[in-house]
Amino acid sequence: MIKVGIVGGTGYTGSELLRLLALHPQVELKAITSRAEVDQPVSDMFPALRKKVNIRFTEPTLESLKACDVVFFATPHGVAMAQAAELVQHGIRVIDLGADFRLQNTEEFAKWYGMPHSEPELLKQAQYGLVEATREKMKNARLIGLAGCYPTSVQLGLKPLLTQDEALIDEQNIIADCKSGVSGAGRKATVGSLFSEASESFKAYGVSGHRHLPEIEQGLRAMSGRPVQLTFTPHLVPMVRGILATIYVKLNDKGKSIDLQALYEQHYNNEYFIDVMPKGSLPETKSVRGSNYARIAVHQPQGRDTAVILVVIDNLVKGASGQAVQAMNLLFDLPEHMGLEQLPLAP
Ligand SMILES: NC(=O)C1=CN([C@@H]2O[C@H](COP(=O)(O)OP(=O)(O)OC[C@H]3O[C@@H](n4cnc5c(N)ncnc54)[C@H](OP(=O)(O)O)[C@@H]3O)[C@@H](O)[C@H]2O)C=CC1
Ligand SMILES: CC(=O)N[C@@H](CCC(=O)OP(=O)(O)O)C(=O)O
Repeated sequence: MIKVGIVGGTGYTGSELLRLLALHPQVELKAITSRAEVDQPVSDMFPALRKKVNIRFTEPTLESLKACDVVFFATPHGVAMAQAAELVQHGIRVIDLGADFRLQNTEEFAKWYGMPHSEPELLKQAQYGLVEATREKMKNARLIGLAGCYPTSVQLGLKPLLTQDEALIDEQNIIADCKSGVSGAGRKATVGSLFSEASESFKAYGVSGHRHLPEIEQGLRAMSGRPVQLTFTPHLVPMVRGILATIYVKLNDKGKSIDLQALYEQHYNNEYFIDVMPKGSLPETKSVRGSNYARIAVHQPQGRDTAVILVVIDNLVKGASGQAVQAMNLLFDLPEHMGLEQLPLAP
């Protein structure tokens, strides 16, 4: 059994990890931390886990975590950076759901996250974790900086187009128009997440620059090996879970000459969690809710040279905790879908 610890067990991604790991056949939940709820039974806070999770919250210290084989950080940015080094030194694998180990460039990190990177040497050992794109490099990693939620949706949507030897699109002019449910903002109290603020409303944010832009461009550059430029506009939608990424690309002559539907189907043919839907499909966030699937549809309206790629994921599952469990399975040589076979909740 893999002994697992979660730092940040009271937040949305931490509790989603609990929901998934409680039924994982190879996992023993060893430690779950919360500074605010020390000694409280986890099932008192999350009655949905009663009879399945029988441990109590502890302090996020090495003492609580040192018996683990792997520790997930489901914490705000800056927390994993401060604690990962000593865990890695103790031979414990670390999967950070936050952004501390995603950007390779520490200046970029400081610019977008408003804090200096305190572990530049450790960052060099870290591996970016978007399983379908970086699987081979992740297998032997001690430390994984898991892809963010919007970056997961956008990179999965563009990967078949950007991993060809010859460019198929104008790689300097990609537009990703993304919409997220409110759980993307986390469980902490903020005015923007209040029911009366977020419900019956729909707005863009971060238009002039969002911290996921450098992460997405870094990933897309690694895929294509060529310079890539993206306009990324996130929106807040009055729903709890889900991301819909609507991605616009300009096809070049080579791109216009190929069957995009066939390209996507072949590219993702062996990927358990990626569903390329039939031509003309309109994927809905509801069709992935609570599951680790990404559903993708490719359109070429009027046969013109702009292709529109639609991607839906559950931000808390494929965009965070599900992908984290998929990464753990990879690290411990288990089938990637173990413990992740939940179907979406319907309706
Ligand atoms: N929500 C989402 O859709 C996604 C979130 N992420 C990332 O995952 C991480 C967690 O997000 P989310 O679950 O939404 O956040 P929440 O705000 O819901 O939860 C944060 C958790 O971290 C704990 N925590 C806060 N500060 C510290 C600290 N200094 N030391 C130890 N524990 C701390 C909190 O518990 P306590 O204060 O009691 O210790 C709480 O359990 C973030 O980095 C986020 O960017 C990634 C992808 C998607
Ligand atoms: C709706 C909302 O606020 N979404 C968050 C992104 C979700 C998240 O927590 O970001 P990571 O994937 O980087 O961890 C935001 O825009 O900052």
